[in-house]
Amino acid sequence: DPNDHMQYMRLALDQAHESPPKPSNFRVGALLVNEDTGTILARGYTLECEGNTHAEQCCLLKFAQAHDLPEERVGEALPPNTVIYTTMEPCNLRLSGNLPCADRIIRTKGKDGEQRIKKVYLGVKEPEKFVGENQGRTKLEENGIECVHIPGLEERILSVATAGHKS
Ligand SMILES: Nc1nc(=O)c(N)c(NC[C@H](O)[C@H](O)[C@H](O)COP(=O)(O)O)[nH]1
Ligand SMILES: [Zn+2]
Repeated sequence: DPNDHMQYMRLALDQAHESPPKPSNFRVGALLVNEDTGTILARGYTLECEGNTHAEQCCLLKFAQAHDLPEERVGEALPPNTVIYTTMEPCNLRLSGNLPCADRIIRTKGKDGEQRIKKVYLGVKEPEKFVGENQGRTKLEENGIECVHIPGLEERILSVATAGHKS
């Protein structure tokens, strides 16, 4: 129910607070959740993992590592109804040129080819600061992944996300 979504989004925002402020990206938090059981499978925040990593990417990487899999094969270990809560819409283009999170989410398939991450719950659209209008949500929906905006935390999410930017 809506309260559960808000609880998970709050936990994702808690993750965002852990991210080191930088002028060149946003501080984002994410949670990987088994929608059938409510179990939190992984949590992550921007720059948590080695290298220039995104919050959603860290969730996938950590869960993959916990199952001795490379991140690109994480779908093989994910439950069938996995969802991701992310404070900001997954990226579809990164100034660094790293693989965007929309693609990482789309490729989470089981051995049977079945899509594992089926829904993305997002706190805000990406502000048009780095890459213009982010097409992440469009790309996800074009690939059959439902995107749902969870309202209510927008101001807090954006103030955390931009804490490293000059005011
Ligand atoms: N959804 C999301 N999760 C994140 O953890 C994060 N940092 C962004 N940020 C989006 C922004 O567009 C990119 O951070 C810039 O495009 C710079 O690209 P890099 O991050 O250096 O690859 N977006
Ligand atoms: Zn990303």
